[in-house]
Amino acid sequence: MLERINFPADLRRLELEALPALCAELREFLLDSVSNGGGHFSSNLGTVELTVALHYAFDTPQDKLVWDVGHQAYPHKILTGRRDLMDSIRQKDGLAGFPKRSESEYDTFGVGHSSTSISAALGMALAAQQKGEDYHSIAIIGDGAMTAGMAYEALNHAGDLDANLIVVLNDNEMSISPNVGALRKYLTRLLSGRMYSSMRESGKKALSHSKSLSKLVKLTEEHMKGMVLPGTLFEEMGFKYYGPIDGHDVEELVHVLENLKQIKGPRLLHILTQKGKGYEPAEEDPCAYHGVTPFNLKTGLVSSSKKSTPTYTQVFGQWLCDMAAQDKRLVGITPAMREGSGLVAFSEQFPQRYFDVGIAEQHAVTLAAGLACEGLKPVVAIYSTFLQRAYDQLLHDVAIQNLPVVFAVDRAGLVGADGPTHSGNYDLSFLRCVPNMVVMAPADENECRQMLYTAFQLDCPTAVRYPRGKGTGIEPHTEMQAMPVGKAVKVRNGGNSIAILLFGSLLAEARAAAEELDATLVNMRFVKPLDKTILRELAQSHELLVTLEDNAVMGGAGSAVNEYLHEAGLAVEVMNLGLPDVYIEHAQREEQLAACGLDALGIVEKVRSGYGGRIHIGLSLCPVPQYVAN
Ligand SMILES: Cc1ncc(C[n+]2csc(CCOP(=O)(O)OP(=O)(O)O)c2C)c(N)n1
Ligand SMILES: CC(=O)[C@@H](O)[C@H](O)COP(=O)(O)O
Ligand SMILES: [Mg+2]
Repeated sequence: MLERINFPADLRRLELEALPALCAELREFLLDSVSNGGGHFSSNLGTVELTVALHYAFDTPQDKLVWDVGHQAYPHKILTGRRDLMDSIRQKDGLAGFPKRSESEYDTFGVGHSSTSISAALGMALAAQQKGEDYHSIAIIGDGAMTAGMAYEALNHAGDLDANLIVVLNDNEMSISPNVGALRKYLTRLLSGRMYSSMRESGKKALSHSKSLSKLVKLTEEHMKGMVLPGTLFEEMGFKYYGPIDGHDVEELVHVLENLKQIKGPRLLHILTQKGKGYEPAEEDPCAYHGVTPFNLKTGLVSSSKKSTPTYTQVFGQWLCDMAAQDKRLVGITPAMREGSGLVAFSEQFPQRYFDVGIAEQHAVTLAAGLACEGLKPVVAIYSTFLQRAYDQLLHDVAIQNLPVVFAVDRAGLVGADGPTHSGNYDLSFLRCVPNMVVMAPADENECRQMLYTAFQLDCPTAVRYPRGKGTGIEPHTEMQAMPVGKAVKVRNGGNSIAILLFGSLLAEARAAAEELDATLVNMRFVKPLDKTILRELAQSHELLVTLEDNAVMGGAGSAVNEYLHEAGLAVEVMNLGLPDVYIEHAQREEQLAACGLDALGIVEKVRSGYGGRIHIGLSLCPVPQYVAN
């Protein structure tokens, strides 16, 4: 059946009774495609019935479905003309891993970061009013995403308006890891026991008798009244609350959605689903299957990688445990990224000093500020892209008060398959302009550990930013030693034409390029404060300084070098290599780097083409090296 569904209009031609079989096929398709190609898994298995029901009940794309985060929108992609492209998802030139407006008219809003759906859908609902149109706007948001302040800002606004807005709360009692917070407990109470099952029964009875339109509307009203729980949080906020209902009963979902369409104003439908539904290993451990690399569907095993050197994330996780054992003042904070940020061991070894605050980056940072005010030493483990959410808190609550908070900024630079929404390309630019901050970028795993230790010793806000995945492959030293702040280290002495100033993780690429160009290579280590002494020395002894970073060139570490050279009146040619002023589409990280000319070959070519005729460049006796991925 699935083969005949190219667009939702085909789906809407099916009998209602055919939908369960279609859902089974869709789930099979998903199992096959994600186990082969990798991607987000558990959440998509949980939204199969919901997706079918939404496209069946609503007139998409005229009616607007707005998916929150978008990691659960694979069934939506499959039903909206992209089924045959699913094996390309998250790969270079393939489908994006999240809804994307440029990809399909059914993707009404670009996503990747969480908790934006209610605001965006409300915007669309208000636009309908302004334009005199009457389409529906439906936000589909998970219980994890509902832990973010933004969701409540939107509810607060919407509940005060008469907008044609439906919010579907897809509650699977999981964020990536088990969901946290008082709201989780509240939702569990709503889902619990008799209340849920008795409403399901009454709902089914009322809806199964709905025949004529007038009868349907009457029954709908009666039934919906029965489903409303007066006094729920959502009711208090001006929403009509319906549910909870079983989010895997596709026919019931269609009935309820059809009926919800007849009602006016802000409505919230609470559905209960299971993350990983239909694949036993994922049902048992939805967290392990949240996002997967290709794996064997029969055994559930993910193919193991060749080398077992630690990732930067693991280096951080180990350091955090070691540091916590040494210093009781250390507390660790994550905004809902326990696994991704490498905090599992810490959470188990130091449960009293571990805080998962939910998807609440802003709160995470101000919480850290409060803890630091009282003499504790908070470490905020956060992805670069999600730290963007908490910029004001970092500046206003931490940095102005010069509080010693350590920001362990993971996924800095290009991140590969998640694409532009998740790239950490801007942190050096937005951190280095904040007074009081010390900003470090390790070139290898050991340096990462030593920098974290250094950061922890300092009495000011600090950031250590490191990339996704593995680095050079070296094992960090067990001992920890504070590094001299603002001091660079020379890696290679070259001829006196070119000096490459490396900021961060592109050490292998920089080394290979330096060999090829016979360039001096300096690992700058600190983006702030800069090692001005070495900059002066290099500017006076070399013809060309090449700055290299996996951050946006605009405002990044290279810009810091330019500012200093200008201020010091040092006349030397400078070439800034880093990420261009465009969004880099999803691909493997190595492919993205190559596309930006930040692999060894690209660096050499840029230097040669930019300065080949103007300065003396070291003669190469060997061919330009190809970049070899770790
Ligand atoms: C602002 C932001 N912080 C963190 C994340 C990482 N993240 C992606 S999905 C997710 C969990 C979302 O939980 P929920 O909304 O319940 O959806 P489910 O995974 O259960 O389907 C998190 C924390 C994100 N995408 N955006
Ligand atoms: C959707 C989302 O935001 C996360 O699931 C993210 O994709 C995780 O990224 P990592 O795989 O880098 O941890
Ligand atoms: Mg959830």
